[in-house]
Amino acid sequence: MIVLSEDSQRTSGRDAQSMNITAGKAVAESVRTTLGPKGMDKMLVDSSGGVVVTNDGVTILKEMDIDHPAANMIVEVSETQEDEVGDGTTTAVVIAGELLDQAEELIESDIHPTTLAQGYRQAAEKAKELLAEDAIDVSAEDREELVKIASTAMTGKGAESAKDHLAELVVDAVLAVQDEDGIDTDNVSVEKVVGGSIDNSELVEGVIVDKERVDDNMPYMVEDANVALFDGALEVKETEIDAEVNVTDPDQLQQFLDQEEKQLKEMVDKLADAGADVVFVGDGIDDMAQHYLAQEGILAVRRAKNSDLKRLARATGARVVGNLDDIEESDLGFAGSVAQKDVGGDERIFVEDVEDAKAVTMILRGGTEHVVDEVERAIDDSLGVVRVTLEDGKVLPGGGAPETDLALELRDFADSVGGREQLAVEAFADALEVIPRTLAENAGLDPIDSLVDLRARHDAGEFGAGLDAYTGEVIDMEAEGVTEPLRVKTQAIESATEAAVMILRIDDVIAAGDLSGGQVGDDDGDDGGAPGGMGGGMGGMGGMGGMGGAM
Ligand SMILES: Nc1ncnc2c1ncn2[C@@H]1O[C@H](COP(=O)(O)OP(=O)(O)O)[C@@H](O)[C@H]1O
Ligand SMILES: [Mg+2]
Repeated sequence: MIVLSEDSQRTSGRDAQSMNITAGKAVAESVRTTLGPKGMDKMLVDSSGGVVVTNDGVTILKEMDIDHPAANMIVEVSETQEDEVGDGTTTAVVIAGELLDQAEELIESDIHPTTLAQGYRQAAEKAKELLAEDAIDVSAEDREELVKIASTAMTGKGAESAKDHLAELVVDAVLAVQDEDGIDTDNVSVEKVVGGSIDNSELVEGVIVDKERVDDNMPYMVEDANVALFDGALEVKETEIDAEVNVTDPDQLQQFLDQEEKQLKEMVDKLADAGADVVFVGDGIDDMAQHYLAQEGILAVRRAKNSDLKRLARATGARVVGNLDDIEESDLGFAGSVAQKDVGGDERIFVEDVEDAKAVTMILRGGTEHVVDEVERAIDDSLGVVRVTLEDGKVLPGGGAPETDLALELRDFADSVGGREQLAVEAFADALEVIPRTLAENAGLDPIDSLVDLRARHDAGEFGAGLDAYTGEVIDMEAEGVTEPLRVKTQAIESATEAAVMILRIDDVIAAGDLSGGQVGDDDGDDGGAPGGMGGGMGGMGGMGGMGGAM
């Protein structure tokens, strides 16, 4: 009996598994060479010729146009990692790929995928437990430690030469935006400036708005400024003119224009009466209003972005008002200085000396656009790890130390598991060693030799022993100052395991049309409810959106 439409493709059993595993592994393979301090970069060119040069796992995978559904599940691993921690995106994907690779061998020797999945899950749980036991405590007071963590996250990412300086800025930035509610790194904004060297990057405790004052007659700088935030327009609405004016003689027109001017003047007066020295306006400002504002000595900025208004509110303590009729002195915020300054040839408004910054801006300088972009991505990772460290207070040594240690401990644990799951736990242990192995490969070292050294040192109880990618020696990573937050590793293991298990459990791929695209969005209305339901289910499995059509 034929239940599938002619166009659909179906792959089942071993074939489906092997197709998905191959796709997942291919994704991991594509970022593998970027791992670690000696990892290489990728150049990605999009269809319109835009170029991105990066070492950042999640960026590479997002830029690549991946549309195989199983491959997309691996891409999602890096995206989760990016959202949760910010760093470790390559690590997570490389582990997922290796879990699939190890599974392939076991499936070939007839271990059932469900058994494998169970073993992997058990191993992942145990791994997280072991890591939590081994993690080292750090306190928020230990600034030096935080700087080291910030710096490790930037290793090998184009920020090398100024890593120490940038790490200090990152720690300052995170500490500045921390409050009772926690840390929101969105309050750290990054202004990229092409020109100058990375070393000259700086942190401004306050907000920089990428705008200029609207009128040259306004002050360049205001000290001890009362700041108003108005999310509206300093204009008289056009529609009112259309609706009300029916001009019969010139006097009438003049009267009307006078009336309009009066309205604008009133708006400006309300701001001036409330005591505003500076106003950020969300929409436009009429020429006449600009003139009145300048007359009042008010520095005004138009078309401020919503996000800027929010940041300014947080920094200055102002309330964003939507209607000028309501504005009062208490709605205004305060800044010690508001000034228009030149940054690499562009004029920006700096709002500084705010009571409690809570919003800071990093001015990131670099020789070329590509350099600055990549440094920004490194900064992003670095902000993430400092935040996570402050939240959890737990770190691990880097350089493949935790993975090597886990592999040893999990092999012991496997004996206690017994049954066929034992093989899966052992495979999991082997898979984790892909990290030290890849770090060695990428550093041009012999991966077997390095792994043997590492295992021996861990066997002897040296938890912190990791691979120094620069010298090839196995050294104590903690003493060397190479540490990473615990959560980078636990999150990587968790998402990698979930994705691998999900892929392994699939034994049937039913696609409307071929897997490379076609047949997307079949709008033929008569295929009823059931096929839609199937499509929804597949979409939930990641990346198969658009495949639910005729079936
Ligand atoms: N100085 C160092 N020596 C050895 N390994 C390092 C050093 N700095 C970072 N690493 C290791 O590099 C790996 C992270 O590499 P990275 O390219 O940033 O990938 P990810 O996207 O996974 O963060 C981690 O295993 C980390 O411990
Ligand atoms: Mg990293």
